[in-house]
Amino acid sequence: MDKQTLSFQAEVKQLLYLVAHSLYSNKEIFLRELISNASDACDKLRFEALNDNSVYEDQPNLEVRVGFDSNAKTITISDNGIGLSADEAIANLGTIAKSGTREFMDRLSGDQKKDAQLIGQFGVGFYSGFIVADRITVESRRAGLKPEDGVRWSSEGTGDFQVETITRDKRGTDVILHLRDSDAEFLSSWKLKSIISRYSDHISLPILMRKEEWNQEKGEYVQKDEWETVNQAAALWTRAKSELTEEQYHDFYKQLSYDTEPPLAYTHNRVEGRSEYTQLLFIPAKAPFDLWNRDKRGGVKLYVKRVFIMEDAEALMPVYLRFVRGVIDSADLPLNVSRELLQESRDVKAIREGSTKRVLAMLEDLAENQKDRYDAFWKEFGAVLKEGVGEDHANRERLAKLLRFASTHADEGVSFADYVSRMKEGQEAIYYITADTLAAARNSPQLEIFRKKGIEVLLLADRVDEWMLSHLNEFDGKPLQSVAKGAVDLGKLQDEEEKKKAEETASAIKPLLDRLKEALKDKAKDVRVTTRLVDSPACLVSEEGDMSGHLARLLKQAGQSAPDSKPVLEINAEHALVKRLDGSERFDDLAHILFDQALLAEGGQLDDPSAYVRRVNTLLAG
Ligand SMILES: Nc1ncnc2c1ncn2[C@@H]1O[C@H](COP(=O)(O)OP(=O)(O)OP(=O)(O)O)[C@@H](O)[C@H]1O
Repeated sequence: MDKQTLSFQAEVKQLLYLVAHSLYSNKEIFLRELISNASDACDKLRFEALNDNSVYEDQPNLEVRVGFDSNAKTITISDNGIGLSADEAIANLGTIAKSGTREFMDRLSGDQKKDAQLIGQFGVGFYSGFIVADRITVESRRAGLKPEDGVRWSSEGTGDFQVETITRDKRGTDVILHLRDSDAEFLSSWKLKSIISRYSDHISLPILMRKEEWNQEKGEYVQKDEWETVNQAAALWTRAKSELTEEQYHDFYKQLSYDTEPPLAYTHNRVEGRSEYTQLLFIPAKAPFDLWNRDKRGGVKLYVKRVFIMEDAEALMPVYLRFVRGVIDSADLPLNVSRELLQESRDVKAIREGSTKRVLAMLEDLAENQKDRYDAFWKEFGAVLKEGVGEDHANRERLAKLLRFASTHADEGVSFADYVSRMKEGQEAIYYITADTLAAARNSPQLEIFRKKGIEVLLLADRVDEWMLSHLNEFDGKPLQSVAKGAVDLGKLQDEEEKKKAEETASAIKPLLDRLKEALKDKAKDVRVTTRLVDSPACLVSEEGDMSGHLARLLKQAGQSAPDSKPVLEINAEHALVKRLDGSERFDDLAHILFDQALLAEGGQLDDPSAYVRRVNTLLAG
């Protein structure tokens, strides 16, 4: 192929601009990224060699070399991994194939500091070379191709790149960075070594650099022809816990996750028994930008006897723990395990169960011993963990203990156990209310009687709450009871006198109730007197077996159909507005206003808002 000039995909141009403008404060990451690509390329070769040993050619020892040339002002990162064909160079070094890219681009805020963090999380990979280089040349040959099928790719990291065919004896890739004058500081053996030991120590391949020797005449260090290994070259998770410092774990985590902050917690274990594996799992301190993408793969990497196999979060971790990062290295699985096999393997199932338990234990430990950290965890990931209540039946009780809520007694951090310890004498159920927002929940008229009696009510406003509650009926033998469903029965908390009074009122205003029922027959399933209200005139509740108004709204928002079950209107017979109803000439208008206001108060939308406005205006004018 003759030399061709091709244009970068629009998103790459955008990314390149950001790389040059946002990452200057943390320049050294370019080396981490390029070494990690080199190591991935070796992993890929090793994986391919499982089926076809000839791809090793005469070089079975995989390695990465980092060299520099002070005169030419270049740094070269070389690997003898899988390499790139010309087509692959065009496809992989001119576009961004990752599915999260669009989402990532949408998230950019224009604020350099924030964006730099986001880019860090996303991982700019190859393009990070342009942080320090004003030209990058890549020379490569794919394993298995002939020497004359090599490729040279070159770009200044602006709008376009050039590709041409070259002859290259060695398989694998050289990435040559032509440094900017301002970044000449990286042309130092000491500097490069210190970056490698900081970021790439755990890379399980040897990373080699030339030895240096002090030259008396020149008064400086000169490079020798001999190469030496400058990293530990032992996968961190294979080392004994006692050998490792917290800092090493943190550095490893940062490398793995692109996070700039240390993890909140981690666990490192060698599991023996029916299934033998090592797990090193981290809980990040901050949620990644794509936390809500349930289809995201990755998070936990699977190795088999130190050979990287794949990232497949779902096979190794339940979806509700998708925020967990780490490595699982199995001693039992076959090296050529496929994704399909992975889904069915009993060993993988055992690994998944064991790892889930480990993560839950880590969370329990935080909740028990480091409350502040657990609260921080909950703010970031609580809503995701709630999915587990519905998804992971085996661990439902453990998960229920980890849940935290806002309540009428505390703004946040209330566990079921806290709630139960504060239950009133004679209280049988755990009460909760769901709404679109915490403010709507907290101000709901349905809470009035509970406030008056000092009974705590949990306030739930996450989208996942209704779904979670449909899988959780009780805690510690105490039923969970919505305050917006069914008639209020406070059981022993309501004294006989109150109950009797309510019954008497109900029979006294039966004619009024009948008229209301008739007037609102299209909107309300029933109209009854309530004991749950103190200050408000009316509220809506759903019948015990019906779907709550809140859930029906959520389903509709999500584009699903919800059964059209009408709510029950409950009225407060003591309220002035209700008293005015009787004998009013505008009975019909008042009845509809009463219903519509109750719907608005619980965060619902009116079917016919203009009718409501007309009615209110008529009353105001009259
Ligand atoms: N040294 C290399 N040898 C072979 N292929 C490479 C090498 N470096 C990069 N590539 C190819 O270029 C692609 C793009 O690299 P880039 O670093 O931008 O993204 P990535 O490696 O897929 O993602 P990330 O860096 O976030 O893990 C890689 O997926 C790989 O196919």
